[in-house]
Amino acid sequence: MSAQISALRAVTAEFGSLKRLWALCGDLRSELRLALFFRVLQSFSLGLAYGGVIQVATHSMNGVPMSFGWAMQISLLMVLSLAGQLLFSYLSVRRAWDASFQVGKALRLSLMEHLKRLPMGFHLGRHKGDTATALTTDVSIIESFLSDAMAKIVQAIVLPVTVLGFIASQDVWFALTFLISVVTALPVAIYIGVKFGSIGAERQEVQANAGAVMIEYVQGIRVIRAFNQIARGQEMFRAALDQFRAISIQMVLLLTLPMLSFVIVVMLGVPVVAAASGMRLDSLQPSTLVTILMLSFAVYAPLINLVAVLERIRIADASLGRLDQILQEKPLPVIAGQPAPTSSSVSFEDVSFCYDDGPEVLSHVSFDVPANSMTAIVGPSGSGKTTILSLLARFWDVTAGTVSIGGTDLRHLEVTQLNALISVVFQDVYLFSGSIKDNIAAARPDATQAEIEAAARAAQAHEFICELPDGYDTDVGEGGARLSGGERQRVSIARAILKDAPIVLLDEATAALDPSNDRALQEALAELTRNKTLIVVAHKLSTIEAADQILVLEAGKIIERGTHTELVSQEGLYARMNARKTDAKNWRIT
Ligand SMILES: Nc1ncnc2c1ncn2[C@@H]1O[C@H](COP(=O)(O)OP(=O)(O)OP(=O)(O)O)[C@@H](O)[C@H]1O
Repeated sequence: MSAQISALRAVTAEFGSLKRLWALCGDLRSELRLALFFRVLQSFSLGLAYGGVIQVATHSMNGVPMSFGWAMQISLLMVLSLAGQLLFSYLSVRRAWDASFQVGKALRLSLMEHLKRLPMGFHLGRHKGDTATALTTDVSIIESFLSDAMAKIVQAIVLPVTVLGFIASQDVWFALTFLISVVTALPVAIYIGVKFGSIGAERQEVQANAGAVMIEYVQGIRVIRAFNQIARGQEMFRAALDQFRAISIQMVLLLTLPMLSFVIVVMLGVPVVAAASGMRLDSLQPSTLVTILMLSFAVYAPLINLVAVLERIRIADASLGRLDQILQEKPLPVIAGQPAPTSSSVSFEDVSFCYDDGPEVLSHVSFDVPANSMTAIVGPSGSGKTTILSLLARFWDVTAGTVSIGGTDLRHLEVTQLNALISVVFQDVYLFSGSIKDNIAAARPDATQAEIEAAARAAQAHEFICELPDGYDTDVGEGGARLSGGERQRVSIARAILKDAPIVLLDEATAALDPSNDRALQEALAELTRNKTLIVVAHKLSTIEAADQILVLEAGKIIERGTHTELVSQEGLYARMNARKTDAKNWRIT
């Protein structure tokens, strides 16, 4: 009984998966329906060819003389069959591929849109390769299911049903005999479908994991080489591939026997029909028997294929499940309908924050940054300086308190609205693979060449760009790998200058640059932050001294605040550090 229940569950699950995948297509379902209809017509066209062959066979067996006209009819039938197959196959494939790639595109775009709205914690808590695999492999699997597998399933069902209907019209007894072998084989088919489905989905998961390991290996190649970890990286990749190979072999071994049993049970219909016909030799036309035996292959071949295609429902559903996991992550909420910011001032009111379930890293932090002023944040490593910038960029939401820009709580701003208000220049600059020009224009794709060059000049980047082999069209490589650290930073500053947002968040580089690079960088920053509200995590005393307000942070709390002169006269941590003229990055509480 439990076997029947699990078989029933498997069939229901299969239908559930199909329904989910079908629902995903939304408005494109009518296109896919049409594609499937053309596929049915293609099957009927193939049926015409069968009809032609049967006519020839029965004619010759019944000893009917073959005339030229009759031969022409048969050849016309064949031509029609071929033309129909080609035409309907073309129409079906075109529509199915077009619709499925549109579904894939819409899926990728909505995933990208969703990923953009998720807190940074989601991205940091996940392998980069997993997200990349979801956007590439998983969506491709769904695309190929909709464009190809679904049509095969329809064909594998329509063709045998039509042929069985035809056989029934000739001889109900034979049709029932065929049906018996099909129905007997059904439990085996369901068993194979379930096994195929679950191992197939598991195999897909392992394959995705191998892909993710490979992406991380390639992305981290610099660190891997620098720290002599090539063997370890390769070992991880090899282990993932071994796992993939093992599960693929397990799948074949586990399913060979049931698959063979299925084929044997289904094909048993032929000898059974032959035996059944033996009992009715007196009342049976030999031509009918030949027709039916020939048609039997049109019933069985698609059924045997169906079992292999069924596996793809589960695999596509598993891919959909992985995409669902991302789509079900809650994005940072936006409370709409609030007034837009009135200025570029920034305010932290009694802000406390912890990363996920970790300890509190900011505790009751309050400060105001008037519009067009400069605030420097200093403090020992790990005191929470970068976290303040991250909260302002709304990579995370505060645990308690409010962060606002121009009087509007950040939680009332749409992502695009907030992005237009702030430029972020972090230490670890990321450039997209593509030309320098595209990278600078990323913030404003409509910028002219002259505007891009003006931004690069202001960022002290024009000169080095002109010396590159293709100037502004030089490919920077993934992440900007073909540029030096200082050059990358100046390109990212040019990008921010072109964006011209009223608030600039700057995480000053701690790494020492060579003097000419450092001077160029300081000049670029001066240009970027002119007439802007600037909040800088400062490491250099020159930057700190120029600030309108300095916040000294220790263990997530602001322990001192004021101008350089005021803080020096307070004789606290800042004054002590300043007296030693230590670079802020080396500050330690003693
Ligand atoms: N994504 C994260 N998840 C969990 N904890 C984090 C995360 N980022 C930072 N932290 C923790 O929060 C605390 C503050 O980190 P933060 O990067 O803001 O300090 P910082 O003052 O900028 O340090 P540094 O000067 O070394 O860059 C540290 O204890 C750090 O370990």
